[in-house]
Amino acid sequence: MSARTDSPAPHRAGFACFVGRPNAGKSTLTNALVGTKVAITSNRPQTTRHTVRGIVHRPDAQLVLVDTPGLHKPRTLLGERLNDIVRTTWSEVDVIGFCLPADQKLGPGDRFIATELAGIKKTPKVAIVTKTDLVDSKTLAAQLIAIDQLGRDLGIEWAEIIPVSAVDSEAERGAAKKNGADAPAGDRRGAGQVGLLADLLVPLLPESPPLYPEGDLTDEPEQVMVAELIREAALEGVRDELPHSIAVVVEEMLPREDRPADRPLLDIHANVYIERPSQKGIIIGPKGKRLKEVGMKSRKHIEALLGTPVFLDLHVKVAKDWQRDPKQLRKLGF
Ligand SMILES: Nc1nc2c(ncn2[C@@H]2O[C@H](COP(=O)(O)OP(=O)(O)OP(=O)(O)O)[C@@H](O)[C@H]2O)c(=O)[nH]1
Repeated sequence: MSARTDSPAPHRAGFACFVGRPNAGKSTLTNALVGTKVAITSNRPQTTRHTVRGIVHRPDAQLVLVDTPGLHKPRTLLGERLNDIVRTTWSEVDVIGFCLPADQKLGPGDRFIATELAGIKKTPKVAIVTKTDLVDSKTLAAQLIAIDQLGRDLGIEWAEIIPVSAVDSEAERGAAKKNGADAPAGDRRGAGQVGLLADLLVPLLPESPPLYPEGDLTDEPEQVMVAELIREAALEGVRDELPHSIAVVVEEMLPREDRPADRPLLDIHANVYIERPSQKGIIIGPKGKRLKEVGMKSRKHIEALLGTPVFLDLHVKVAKDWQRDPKQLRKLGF
């Protein structure tokens, strides 16, 4: 017998990214795995602009999740840059999770991404069927078969094909919280389908000591995450053409002076940029009502993220045609 059988499994650490059509559930999956709201979810397509990493800490492994924007037909300079970010990410990670929603038949969008994926030979690819709570078992089975066939057609060898629902694990976490069992995130993970997904991804990572300190959930700078939370709130319920026209920049984050130690307040000043003066009304709303709601909603999320009360000061500014202007893009963080 070799000595190996007695030694514990080696620690593994590495990077995984989720790819897939807009709205496929990539950000939701990242959040469910990490156990906190780090990536931005929204029912509007293409809301994830920045590469946000969520970090799953386990005793046996550390899984660093890189959340990429959706790959799409570039029409603007911003579109091209986003696609570049996606391809670079794919070639750098240890495993790619290709997300395909269970409630939608495979379409040209999925094939487009799969064809690109087939070109990335070395990285193991896992097909993840998301939103399984939305379909019956027959539809799910048909989807699993279709994905298997897609792999055969394009010469992709799936390391796994995994069905998951992020909603189930959110409900589980909610129930755990209600019962007062608000254990550290690390203890809550591992439960349910999302935990199973992590179990399948971990063996595909290289042997390595942890890459990040225990407890780190993301290495995105706080200001970027705060800006994303504001953008997410600003996107809710606006007209279809607006989402791509909104960018948010946090200008300043400073603790308010002269506050007692037990009642701190963080002042955050942020600008919401739109492309045209005509869009101002949509964002601000009648008598400023919409902007107020955006402020209230995002403040709640920011306070939860940073763990401190926040005073949020939002201003709406016009940055003419920022998506097409390299100088403006750089200023807005792209
Ligand atoms: N019912 C159900 N809905 C889900 C599930 N996962 C995600 N969703 C919903 O699907 C929508 C899109 O989810 P996201 O996680 O934002 O999708 P994404 O792939 O990150 O989208 P982009 O950022 O646009 O690329 C949101 O409204 C989610 O609430 C799931 O497991 N079940």
